[in-house]
Amino acid sequence: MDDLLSAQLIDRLQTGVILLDRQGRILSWNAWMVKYSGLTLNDVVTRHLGEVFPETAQTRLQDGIEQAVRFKLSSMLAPGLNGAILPLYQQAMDRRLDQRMQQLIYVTPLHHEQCAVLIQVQDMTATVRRERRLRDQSSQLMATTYRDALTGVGNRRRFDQDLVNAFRDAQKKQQSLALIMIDVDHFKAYNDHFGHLKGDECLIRVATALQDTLRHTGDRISRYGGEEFVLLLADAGRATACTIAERLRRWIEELQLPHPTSHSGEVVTVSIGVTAMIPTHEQLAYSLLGQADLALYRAKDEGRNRCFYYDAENSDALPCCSDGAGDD
Ligand SMILES: Nc1nc2c(ncn2[C@@H]2O[C@H](COP(=O)(O)OP(=O)(O)OP(=O)(O)O)[C@@H](O)[C@H]2O)c(=O)[nH]1
Repeated sequence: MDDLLSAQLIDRLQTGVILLDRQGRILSWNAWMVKYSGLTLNDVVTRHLGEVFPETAQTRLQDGIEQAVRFKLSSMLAPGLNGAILPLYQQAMDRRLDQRMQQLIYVTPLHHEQCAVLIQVQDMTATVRRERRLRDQSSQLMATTYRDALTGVGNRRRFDQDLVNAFRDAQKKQQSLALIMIDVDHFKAYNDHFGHLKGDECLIRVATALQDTLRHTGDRISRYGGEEFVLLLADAGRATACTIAERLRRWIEELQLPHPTSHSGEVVTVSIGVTAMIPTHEQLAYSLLGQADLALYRAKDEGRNRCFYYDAENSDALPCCSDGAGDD
């Protein structure tokens, strides 16, 4: 192949080609480089790459060139890890905004008298953009997968996963894990009186209020189903859980959402079941649910709009605000 043909081929490549001598001076670069750098071969020939592009100083590109010259080693610089090292721009507007082309750079040693290093630059902008879009879509999808569509709090799937993780953590650290189960009182009557749409609005108000009451960033209300919500509290004993449950109960009552057909007052209220345990390695996460459910059942049975905790000693439930609930 003659030199003219080689030069033509290199100029038609959809990749940037830069040839350097042992001192890092530019011997040649192709039409692609001219197009995206805005510099002709005459502008750069015999100049050091670092002089033409001062931004390459102390970058992995400079290291790569040194390694190629001294040790005959090749390197590859991926766009994700190294950013856009060279000031190459797809459009004039990008240059004004300094929005550089995303680059994949190969640095290869050459066994030639004058040419010591070959640098190839590939435009990865479209690929990087696509990856970013896919990543964004995937995190949005993840968020939707774990969010209750009506109320915006965590859904049952979120809770099931949180429960397994929190339980395993509590087993490992031998720390107490508390579960609070919250149920809107006489919600069927609310729906029957106001209609399903107002019922939905009520659930949104309750869920938002419950979430807003929580003071620790990691605490998360999830909708367990229908008009039932759950809350896990890591490293919390019975007293802490009961205090929080009481706060949640009062907060919902204080919303003063009218509920004319409730049998336990004139506003929307909730009944709450609480349990806490330091789980042994044999216990299963779902034992917490059973206990909280039993406590909730007692809270309902005792007149609603109250909090009960599960008392493991007697396998029974007691009111949260009674004396016994004070010891964590
Ligand atoms: N509006 C609305 N209602 C729901 C939704 N999910 C469940 N419900 C209603 O919640 C009501 C729950 O009724 P029940 O399980 O009898 O409970 P309750 O009437 O609150 O009675 P107690 O819990 O014993 O106080 C049913 O009427 C369901 O239709 C929802 O997403 N939107």
